[in-house]
Amino acid sequence: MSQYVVLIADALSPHAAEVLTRDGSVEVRHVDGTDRPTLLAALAGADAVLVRSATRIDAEALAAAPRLKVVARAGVGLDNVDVTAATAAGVLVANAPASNVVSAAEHAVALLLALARHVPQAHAALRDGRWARSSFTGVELAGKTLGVLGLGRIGSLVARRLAAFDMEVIAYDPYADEEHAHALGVRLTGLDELLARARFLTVHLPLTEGTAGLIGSDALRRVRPDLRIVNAARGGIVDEQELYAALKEGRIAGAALDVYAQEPCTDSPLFELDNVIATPHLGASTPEAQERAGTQAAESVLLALTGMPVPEAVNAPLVSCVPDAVDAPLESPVHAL
Ligand SMILES: NC(=O)C1=CN([C@@H]2O[C@H](COP(=O)(O)OP(=O)(O)OC[C@H]3O[C@@H](n4cnc5c(N)ncnc54)[C@H](O)[C@@H]3O)[C@@H](O)[C@H]2O)C=CC1
Ligand SMILES: O=C(O)CCC(=O)C(=O)O
Repeated sequence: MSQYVVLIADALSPHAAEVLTRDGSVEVRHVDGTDRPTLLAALAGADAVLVRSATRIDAEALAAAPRLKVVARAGVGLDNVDVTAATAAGVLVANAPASNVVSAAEHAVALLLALARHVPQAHAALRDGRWARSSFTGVELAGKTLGVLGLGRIGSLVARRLAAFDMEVIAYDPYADEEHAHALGVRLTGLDELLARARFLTVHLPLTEGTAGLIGSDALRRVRPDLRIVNAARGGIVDEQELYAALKEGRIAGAALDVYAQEPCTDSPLFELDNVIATPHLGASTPEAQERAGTQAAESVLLALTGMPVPEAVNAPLVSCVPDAVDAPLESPVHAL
């Protein structure tokens, strides 16, 4: 008989369950974590729970889980887990901090290019039978200033990729290391300069009390009218109502969004604007990222439950695609106890 019950509450790569059941000590139960009554009932008998971004592990969920020892997030952002409440309850929280960063960075770059050249709008017009070349004149990236908000793992990967498009890259991140920025060809600036100068702004911050609404009414009045904004970090960092107003009034030129204050989000006034392009939180949606995220989250659960060491091989493929400079200054996967 298995010693531990582990819930998989969001759709994860099958590798997660494979890793968990490797030594026979774990019984895996799949539940729909967005169905609250089902989640709360399942948590009653769970030793661990693995989530992606849809399932909320808040104080109520933790109170329903007397046996819970670990919450593992198969990805980066921990805004759907109440880390403070978990810590108070003696529950360990782990994430997989480098698992999906390459995919997320590539998606941000894809959005930025699509925004610059109106790719989704032109595609839609052509499918409607309109050869509307003059409607879709774009802008070049070369020579333009890119402002990166948050020069952590993803911001650094995006900066490096867009520097290769001959953009001038500046970044605002009060915690970033000068040498790290310099090695990427990025100049660190204050927020005021970044807002005043950027032609493109890409957001790579965690959602915290300090970053919620950072790009709001005040910031959006200090930018150039030809600014294009990409947010593939978290909804709520860019205030959606203020963004709508800025776009509608022509105070900025366009926006590309992957994330929303409320998700799922299928009905936003922003989706009615011609200069907005949008994807449904797809930054980490590649098999490569999901395999790494599921595997690393499962390894953290096993480590926490059984003390079984994490094999080197699990981390090896990722380290080879994330530059050392990006990997170095960041926290360990096990976030809190
Ligand atoms: N769209 C998607 O599918 C994905 C979205 N994400 C989001 O991207 C965010 C960033 O991810 P990583 O780069 O891996 O995180 P990270 O922790 O490596 O980098 C975040 C950076 O933001 C900086 N920062 C924090 N507060 C700041 C502030 N007030 N002003 C300026 N800089 C500040 C930190 O110093 C750090 O360098 C995650 O928190 C997550 O919410 C992550 C993965 C996939
Ligand atoms: O699991 C996902 O698709 C969400 C990825 C994400 O936003 C994150 O890792 O922070």
